[in-house]
Amino acid sequence: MSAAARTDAGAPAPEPFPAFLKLAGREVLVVGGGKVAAGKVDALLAAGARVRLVAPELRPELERDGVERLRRPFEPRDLDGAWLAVAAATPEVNREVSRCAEARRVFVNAVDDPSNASVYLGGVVRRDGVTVAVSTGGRAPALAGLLREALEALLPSDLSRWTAEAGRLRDLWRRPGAPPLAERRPLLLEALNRLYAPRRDEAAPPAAPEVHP
Ligand SMILES: C[C@@]1(CC(=O)O)c2cc3[nH]c(cc4nc(cc5[nH]c(cc(n2)[C@H]1CCC(=O)O)[C@@](C)(CC(=O)O)[C@@H]5CCC(=O)O)C(CC(=O)O)=C4CCC(=O)O)c(CCC(=O)O)c3CC(=O)O
Ligand SMILES: NC(=O)C1=CN([C@@H]2O[C@H](COP(=O)(O)OP(=O)(O)OC[C@H]3O[C@@H](n4cnc5c(N)ncnc54)[C@H](O)[C@@H]3O)[C@@H](O)[C@H]2O)C=CC1
Repeated sequence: MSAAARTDAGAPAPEPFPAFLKLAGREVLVVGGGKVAAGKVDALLAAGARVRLVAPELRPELERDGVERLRRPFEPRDLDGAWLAVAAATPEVNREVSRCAEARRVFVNAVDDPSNASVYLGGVVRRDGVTVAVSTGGRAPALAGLLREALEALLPSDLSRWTAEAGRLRDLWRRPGAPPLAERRPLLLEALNRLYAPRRDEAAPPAAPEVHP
C-alpha cells in the first residue's frame, strides 16, 4: 500500500472528498513543460481554465491560446492568484511546488507524488453531459483506469436520451403539483424504461395483406 493510503500513525487514511471543479475563467498554475504537463493542460483548457505554465523548456504543443508561458524555473510567487496547481516537472521541483502550494492553501496535484498532493486526478468517462470519475485515493492508478474502461462499456450509448428525459421531468417537477421528492426516483426510472418500450404501432401484429379481387 502506498504512503497515500495510510496516515503517519499507520491508521487508514480518510478517503478523498469527491467534487467536480468549475474551472472556467479561473487561473491554474502548471509547472513543467513535458509530455505529462501537456496532457494536463489539454484537460484544463477543455474545462475553460486560464493556464499559467512555468518551465525552462516546453514542448511546442504547449504554445497555444489560453496558455500564459513563463520560460524559467518555478518560483513560489507563480502561485499568486492560482486556484489550483499542477506539479508536472521533475520530482524535486514537484515536491517544492507541493510544499509552497500547501503553505498558501492552494490545492495541488502532483503527478508523481500522491503523498504530497492534495488533489488526485481520476479516470474519467464523459458522455452526453454526464461525467463519471474514479479514484483509488492514489493507491492503484492502473485500477482506476481499468474501472474507467468498465464504466465506459457499461454506460448506454444513448445516454443523451436519458439526460434529455430526466431534464424534461425535472422542469415539470419544478411546477406546482409535482410528486413529492421520495416518489421522483421511481417515476424517473419508469420514464427511462418507457424510452425502450415498443411503440404501439410497432407492437401491433403486421396487418394482413390486402387482397384485391
Ligand atoms: C496520484 C496520481 C496522479 C494524479 O493525481 O494526477 C497517479 C500517480 C501515479 N500513477 C502511476 C502509474 C500509472 N498511472 C496509470 C494510469 C493513470 N493514473 C491516473 C491517476 C493517478 N496516477 C493519480 C491517482 C489516481 C487514483 O486516485 O487512483 C489515471 C487514473 C488518470 C490520469 O492520469 O489521467 C490514469 C488512468 C487513466 C485512464 O485510463 O482512464 C498507469 C496505468 C496505465 O497507464 O494504464 C500507471 C502504470 C501502472 C502502475 O504503476 O500502476 C505512478 C507510478 C509511476 C512510476 O512508478 O513511475 C504514480 C505515482 C505514484 O503512485 O507514486
Ligand atoms: N512520462 C511519463 O509517462 C510519466 C512521467 N511521470 C512523472 O511526471 C513528471 C513529468 O514527466 P515528463 O513530462 O515526461 O517530463 P519531461 O522530462 O519531459 O519534462 C520535465 C519538464 O519539467 C521542466 N522543469 C525542469 N525543472 C523545472 C523547474 N525548476 N521549474 C519548472 N519546470 C521545470 C522541464 O523544462 C521540462 O519541461 C516527472 O516527475 C515524471 O517522473 C510519471 C509517470 C509517467
